[in-house]
Amino acid sequence: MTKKILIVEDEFIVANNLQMILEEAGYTINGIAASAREAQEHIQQCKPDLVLLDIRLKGKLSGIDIARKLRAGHIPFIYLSAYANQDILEEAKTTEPYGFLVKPVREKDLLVALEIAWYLHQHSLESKLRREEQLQKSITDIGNEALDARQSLLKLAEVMRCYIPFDFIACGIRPLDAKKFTDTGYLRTGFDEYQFIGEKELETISGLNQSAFSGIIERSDSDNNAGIYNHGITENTTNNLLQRKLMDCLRMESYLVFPVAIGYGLSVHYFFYSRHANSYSKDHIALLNRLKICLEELANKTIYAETSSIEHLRQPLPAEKKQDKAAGNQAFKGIIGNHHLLLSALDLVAQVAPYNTSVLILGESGTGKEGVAQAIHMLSPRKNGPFIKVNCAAIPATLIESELFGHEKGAFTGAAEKRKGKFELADGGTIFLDEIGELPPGMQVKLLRVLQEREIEYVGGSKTVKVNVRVVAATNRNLEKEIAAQNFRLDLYYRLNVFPLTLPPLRERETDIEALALFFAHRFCEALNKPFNGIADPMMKKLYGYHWPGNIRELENIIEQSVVLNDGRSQLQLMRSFSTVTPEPAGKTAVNTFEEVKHIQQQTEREYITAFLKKTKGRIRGAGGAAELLNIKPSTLESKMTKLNIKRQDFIDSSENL
Ligand SMILES: Nc1ncnc2c1ncn2[C@@H]1O[C@H](COP(=O)(O)OP(=O)(O)OP(=O)(O)O)[C@@H](O)[C@H]1O
Repeated sequence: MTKKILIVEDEFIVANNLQMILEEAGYTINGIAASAREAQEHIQQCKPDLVLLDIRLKGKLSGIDIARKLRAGHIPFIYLSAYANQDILEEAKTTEPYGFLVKPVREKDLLVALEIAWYLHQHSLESKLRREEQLQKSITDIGNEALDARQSLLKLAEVMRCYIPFDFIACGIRPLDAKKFTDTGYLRTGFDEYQFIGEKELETISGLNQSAFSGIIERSDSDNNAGIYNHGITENTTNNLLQRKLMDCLRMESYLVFPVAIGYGLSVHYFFYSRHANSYSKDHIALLNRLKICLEELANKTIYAETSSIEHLRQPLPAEKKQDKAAGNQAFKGIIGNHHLLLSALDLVAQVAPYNTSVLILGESGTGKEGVAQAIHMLSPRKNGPFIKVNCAAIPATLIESELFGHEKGAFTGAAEKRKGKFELADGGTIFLDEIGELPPGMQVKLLRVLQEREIEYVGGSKTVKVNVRVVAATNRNLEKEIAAQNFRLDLYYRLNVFPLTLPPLRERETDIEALALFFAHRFCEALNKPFNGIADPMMKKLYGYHWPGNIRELENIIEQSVVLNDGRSQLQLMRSFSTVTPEPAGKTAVNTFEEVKHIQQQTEREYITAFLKKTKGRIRGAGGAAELLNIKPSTLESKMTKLNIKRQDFIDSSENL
């Protein structure tokens, strides 16, 4: 069946041109809308499969307003824009488009973008349905375990966290007997760690005694319907004093409530609280509505009869901590920290890991992208298969193809034996393509083909080999900028960007600095067989005050240095001063000594010469050679190359070697 496309474009000529291209390619044009109003009418009447959407439209509403409606209706869309500046891109990104094309649009780009948008849409719908099915099953399983309210809520927290974010989850029976407090909750304190909060804990946190709480409960109305509330917004007509008190005590900014019936006129209310305003949306309520039957069953099967006895709630739950350390947690063993930005990223990891979906890990250098790639592998059904890492930046352009796909014997000079490439070595497992932004353009096309066909071709060979590999890629570059600068292919970006995951820089997760510093300190002390006497306060203060351009890797280096130079009797001291410059692009660490300056200078010179040699495919002399481009004598260039250990043969195109 041909797909129906709606074109929303107020420039008649552009719209007409798009229509012609699309019809020729076999699509059906559902209509052309020249304004947001017309677009809305078309969408309602003819339900397009996909929409091409101009961002700037005449009238009050823009393409972005339409996009929000399309998203709510699960209709995929691709933006068209004559401009692609950062502000427009940022705003467009908030609507999660399936593509972005800059006008004038080339026929080939348009058709590829449509194909990829459709693939992403199918894929996301399919995986969403599968994930929801899994979630329903998990909730039903909890109900079958005949747990009490406290145990059941802990298990619910563990399965829900990937679907609805929360810093505190709670539930309780309504209407309440004011003298008996049934609300119990869990504060999220780590990826899989929760702290129980019952009446007693709340009394301690709030400084209110039991009778004061009873007063609040008595005066508090219960929510009859599902709802979303933000602190300070008075739109809520319910007199929800209890929730407001909880928000104040636990420093929460928004919450979502979802009541389910348990018979006898009673209902159990589930609450999700967040430290951020606007954390909850109608999509979350829609999801809970789809889960309503399971949640009702769970509420009915959970042992609430006893929950009116506070004593029962106070009994310790012996298995609780052990359950926290379930198998999944093993995968995150080496990932230290519990800042909510890190936890949100790890939730996404847990969510995507079981599927074969490609994942693109974004984040500055040193933020832990490799650890996350390993966690994805460890949490996937491929965990017993190989995990193969390829650093795309570290392999010379001429060798990368054979490194990835293998080569036949005699494929080029030096290829004495047939050799398998990394893709084949990763068969049945995961390949981690680190620094994917550095992949040369020629290789980008070849990688795209492998991702589409799931088969490789040896260098110097003609047969194809099927591979069953999951691809996880990472980059510290802004790939959208690289696409704009034509350094990275849009079609490859869309193939890899099926599931993007961003790791926060260390300066944005300040609360994790101490835990990380202690973790590294223990590790290095153990490795160097030195006693650990703690970290001196002045050092800790400086660690907190620094902006960490090199992120966790830089912190690790600094702690290692302090441990190496520590006398084994005193606390760790900072052994070098930090740079005072403002945050640098990732990867650049503070420079202090002459040696470091010299090192950086050499690195820069190395990169500069390498770039020219790449361009000239290793040619040094003659017109158009690297020496001429660099404006130096060939003999000077050759001596610099020897000094910097740059080898000319690394840049000679392998095809020339045949
Ligand atoms: N959350 C964490 N807990 C403990 N150690 C971490 C954490 N995140 C990163 N590290 C450590 O920091 C160092 C840098 O991490 P990693 O190499 O994964 O960063 P990266 O983002 O892949 O960097 P690059 O972009 O430069 O490749 C590693 O030694 C890693 O073990």
